[in-house]
Amino acid sequence: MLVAKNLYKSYKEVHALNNVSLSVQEGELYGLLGPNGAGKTTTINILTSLLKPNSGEILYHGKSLFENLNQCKKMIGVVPQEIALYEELSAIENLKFWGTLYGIKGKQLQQKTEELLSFLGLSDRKNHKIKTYSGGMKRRINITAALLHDPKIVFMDEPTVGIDPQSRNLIFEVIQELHSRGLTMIYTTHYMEEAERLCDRIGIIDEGKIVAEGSLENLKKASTIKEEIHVKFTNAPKEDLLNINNSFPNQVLVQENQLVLSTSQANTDLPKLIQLCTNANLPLEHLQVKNLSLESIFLELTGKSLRD
Ligand SMILES: Nc1ncnc2c1ncn2[C@@H]1O[C@H](COP(=O)(O)OP(=O)(O)OP(=O)(O)O)[C@@H](O)[C@H]1O
Repeated sequence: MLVAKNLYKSYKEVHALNNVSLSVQEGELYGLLGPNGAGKTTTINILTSLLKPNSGEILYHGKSLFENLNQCKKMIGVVPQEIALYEELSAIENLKFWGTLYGIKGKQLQQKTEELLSFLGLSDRKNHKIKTYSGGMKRRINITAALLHDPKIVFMDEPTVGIDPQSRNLIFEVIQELHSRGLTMIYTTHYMEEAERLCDRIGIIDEGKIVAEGSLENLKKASTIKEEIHVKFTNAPKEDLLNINNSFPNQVLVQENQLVLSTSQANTDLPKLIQLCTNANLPLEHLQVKNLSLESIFLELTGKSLRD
């Protein structure tokens, strides 16, 4: 459905995209996972024609995006990272505004708006001003606006940023339902749990490059890491945790009073870790060996944390 080849984009001296290629099949939910500044929004803005790349090619059903702009744009829906709603207008007024921009009018717009508001669970609040909505509700209206013109592919740029876990779950349910209805979607996030939970295939992006791509299962198979050792301390000075980090280069993620060690050999790394903790008098509170996650894969590929 969508093929992007060799995309480059610079903002003056910043190389935001450095040879990004990806393809998305019909009905697929493709996740673009990377830390802040990795190039996710730039990729989405280019794939949706908001921004021109310095070079590269984008094809929708084999047709060049920039040579068939109007035709392609009808297929595309965008849920932007920034909420694009008028606070002083009601949900229904906002959606009518967006619908008109997409060229939908009258009864068709009325019908579509009602249908989507009901699908997103917002019918009973439709006449209330957006300024009275919670963050999660605004995000759901933002999604509704992107679906008004029946797009074939929808881009969602970090649609859960800044909302509470319950609203986040509601948005996941909406996305999963859209996915089960066969809608093609590209979803950007810096939360590995979201990519793991939702996406059929994941492209891991860092510093404008896709450093790995595949299903979660295939990404895990390709990794040399097998397990993660999660350790919680009652009280651990950061220098001591960083010392442990130095003993396992590119294997440790340090957080306050916690660390995660990615390992391909838990049988030797675990005793070594415990010994280091004992030597440093670090009081262990909890230790758990878990399955590999995307966070460790990202660390293995880039030497960095997704949460930096
Ligand atoms: N308009 C701009 N002018 C200059 N530099 C920019 C501009 N937009 C993005 N950048 C830079 O390009 C790089 C990629 O940014 P982009 O917003 O695409 O990343 P991102 O992965 O979406 O990050 P975030 O999760 O923070 O939105 C970053 O270094 C960013 O600072």
